[in-house]
Amino acid sequence: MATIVPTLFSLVRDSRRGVFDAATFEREVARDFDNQEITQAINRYEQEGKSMRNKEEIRKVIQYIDLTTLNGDDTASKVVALAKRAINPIPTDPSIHCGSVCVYPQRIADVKKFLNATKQNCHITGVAGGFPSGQYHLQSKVLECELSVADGATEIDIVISRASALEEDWKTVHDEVQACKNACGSAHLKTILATGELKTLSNVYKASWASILAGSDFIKTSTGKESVNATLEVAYVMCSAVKRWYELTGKKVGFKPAGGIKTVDEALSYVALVKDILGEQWLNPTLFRIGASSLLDDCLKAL
Ligand SMILES: O=C[C@H](O)COP(=O)(O)O
Repeated sequence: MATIVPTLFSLVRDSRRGVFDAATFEREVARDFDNQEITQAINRYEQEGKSMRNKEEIRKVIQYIDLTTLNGDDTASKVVALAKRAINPIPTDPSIHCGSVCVYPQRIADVKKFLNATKQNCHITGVAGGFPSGQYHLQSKVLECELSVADGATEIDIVISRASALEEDWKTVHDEVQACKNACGSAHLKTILATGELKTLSNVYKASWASILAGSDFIKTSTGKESVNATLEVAYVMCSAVKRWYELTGKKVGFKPAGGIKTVDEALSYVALVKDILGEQWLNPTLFRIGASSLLDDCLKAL
């Protein structure tokens, strides 16, 4: 008997009508991944990443970084110091800046106040929507997005409900992301899948689709707080979803690996992966970011 290969056409048609049908989703998004193929591709990306190591590529990596601090002891002075670094990460080259500075909701206003006072620009990413566990009422997730945008965040990073994902309740995953997207207004929404807690690559693929269909501008691997954060394996699966969505709709969704990426070589492996799966056109800060708290230090050392 011939195998029926899901085309995803009806899923895209439904999303245009603003409908999410769980049965269609299950039928169309179910997909197995060939582990051997992924392992071979990863080995290639690691080699290519090493061979790309030069000053020009490192300067590009710096511009992809969402320079992050997400700690309980973050203060106004700490996030302002980080914003200064994000605006001018290479002291001798004022033309280079990081993708954004990424902080907790209560610290957004501190960064905004500094930017206003000094008449400088920098994207502010606020983590919101019950970051990092996602174990909060939807009303509070939505309110947190609204308050973060009101405080000055231009980008919002939310996290999906892993509880709903693990219960295969993809409609709830989708509807929560959609509610947060609506709450973000013109701010860009990056949706974190927290892949280290999703158990299977099939779940990572489904979570990618639920987030994309809900209107996410980016999909992001991890909060940095899971025990397993960004990996090239989940990046492969997530970028496959982004690529298929682009083939079907012509719309580009961004990709952000985050959590545990500390070295230039690791960062360049993700660059090689994105270049291979999505193409050069994704390699700019409007479509590719790396969420990292310490990667910039290694980049500066290598320059
Ligand atoms: O979104 C960014 C991550 O939380 C950063 O994680 P990291 O501290 O492991 O670099």
